[in-house]
Amino acid sequence: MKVDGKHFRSIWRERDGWSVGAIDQRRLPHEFVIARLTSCEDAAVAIRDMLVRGAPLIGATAAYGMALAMREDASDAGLKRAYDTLVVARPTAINLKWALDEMRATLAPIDPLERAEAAYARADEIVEQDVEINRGIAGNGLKLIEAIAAKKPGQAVNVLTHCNAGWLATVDWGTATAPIYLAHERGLKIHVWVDETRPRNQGASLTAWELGHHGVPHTVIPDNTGGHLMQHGMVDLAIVGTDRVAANGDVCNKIGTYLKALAAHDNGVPFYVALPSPTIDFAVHDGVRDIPIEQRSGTEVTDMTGRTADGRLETVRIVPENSPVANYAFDVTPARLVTGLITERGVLKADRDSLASAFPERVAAGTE
Ligand SMILES: CSC[C@H]1O[C@H](OP(=O)(O)O)[C@H](O)[C@@H]1O
Repeated sequence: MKVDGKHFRSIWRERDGWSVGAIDQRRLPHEFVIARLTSCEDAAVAIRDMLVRGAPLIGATAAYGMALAMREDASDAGLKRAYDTLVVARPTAINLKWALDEMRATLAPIDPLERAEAAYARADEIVEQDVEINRGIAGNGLKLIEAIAAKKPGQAVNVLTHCNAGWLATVDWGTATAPIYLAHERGLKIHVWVDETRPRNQGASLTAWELGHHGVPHTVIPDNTGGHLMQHGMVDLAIVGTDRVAANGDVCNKIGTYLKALAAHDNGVPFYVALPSPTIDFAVHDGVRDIPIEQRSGTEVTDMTGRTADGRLETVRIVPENSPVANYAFDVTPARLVTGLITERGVLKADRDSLASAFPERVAAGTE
């Protein structure tokens, strides 16, 4: 999307035809730094250390990581090594395994001499497919925003979102933000409550940065504010992203999403989840029980990095040295709390039958 009028994507193949450019999201919002990935290992580290993050972008990065690997070693052993290196970079977003399975299905059957070229072609397809899917999510989600706008002429539609499911979490458009950007571009009055999203503050650092540079009105709020706003009629709907949707419609997303869904349910606020179909995992039948929840370093909780008044970046500790810390990166919202799933093929109920009839190909993948 736009950064002060200039169009950007979050990842791209460089002009040299083989290295990969990506926005280093760890440096935002204070510094806009472009990283250059030149090896499979670079791609794996970029995913693990969250230089790139967001389920669809993790998948796209892994796809290019496989292409970089085929330049290094296109043998069957090299293909297996690349898959095994990348698939463990982060455990929760199913898009990582989806993209690697897509790449392996393309590369395994062909001559190793042809694998590098084929890998880049397939990775480019995955990248363009993500953009196309998110445009579809934008159009389907827009209808929900328009319906609310029609009931409050002249007033802004207030959308609450959690974490960053914006264009930075995908190749472009985002998932939860796709309908927001489209509504803004169509001239609808919209305002976004942006959950800061502790501990990594993807909302405060990334979503606010995105919306600000695109000109979308927004307000950053502490994570614990959402329930109060919903109680007082200040949220018309919530739209969040997801890292994996189980066959039963349970939704795994950034830690804190479940609590927002409970508050929305208690206050009759529609709670939607935006997702591309590669995020559906039919191999998992019960999301609350079976989706693996990543636990990350406690330093993400104990430390905070910010910019000093004189422009220096500084990291400070905010937790006593001897206090133990737990850092669960995701939680799972039961399907019963989800109003609907905004996909590229329409807005679906959060249940198995709706998902299976809309995406039969994902059912087949889940049984492989
Ligand atoms: C469109 S997927 C966005 C999804 O990914 C985020 O997780 P992370 O920043 O740890 O990669 C978060 O769960 C977002 O909702």
